[in-house]
Amino acid sequence: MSASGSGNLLSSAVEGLVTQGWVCLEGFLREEEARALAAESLDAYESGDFRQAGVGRGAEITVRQDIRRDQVLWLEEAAAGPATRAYLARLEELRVAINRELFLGLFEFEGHFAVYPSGGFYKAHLDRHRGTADRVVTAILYLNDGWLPEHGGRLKIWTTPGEQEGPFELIEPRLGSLVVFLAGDFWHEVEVAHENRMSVTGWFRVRS
Ligand SMILES: O=C(O)CCC(=O)C(=O)O
Ligand SMILES: [Fe+2]
Repeated sequence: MSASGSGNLLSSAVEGLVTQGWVCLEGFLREEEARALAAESLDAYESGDFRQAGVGRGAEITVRQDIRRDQVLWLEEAAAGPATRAYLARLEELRVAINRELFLGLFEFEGHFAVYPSGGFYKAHLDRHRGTADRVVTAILYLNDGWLPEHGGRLKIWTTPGEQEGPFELIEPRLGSLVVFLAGDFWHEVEVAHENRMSVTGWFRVRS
């Protein structure tokens, strides 16, 4: 993709945040970029580097398989493969673009690979931990080539800020699609997946 093409995608992401607080962009990564990232995630998963995801924060993190059933591997720049580093660089451009338009003062990204094995899900939640406000913007990139409707695993996002009812969107976790939203505003859940469902999920944070 040309530089202006990827610049347009960044502008669309920012515009989506400004106008409705959330946005889904298909083809945020080119297929070959997304496939390379998926391969790095799968490699680590098959090497046993992922851990059962928890709920909560810090010393209060607990595994709650009634709430979420995915496995995660936190991203570390130093240990990351080339495709992961390239994606982190893309997110850095997005962070700067968001700050330029929205003055959010986002200062870093923290994120993880996630795999929802068949039967995996994540019940409705907000991405902000109780009593904290440091996670401001959520960004989820999907890594599933050839995902079909019968594989389930859609993201359901309620589109009225603060409401876990009313209108919603259902988003299939297709290769290269990016979803961005204001972390404290939009209730969302992951429907049961019937195939391994892969993604990179993370948050742009302000200093806490
Ligand atoms: O993978 C998704 O579609 C959403 C994941 C999610 O909500 C989370 O990890 O907080
Ligand atoms: Fe979430």
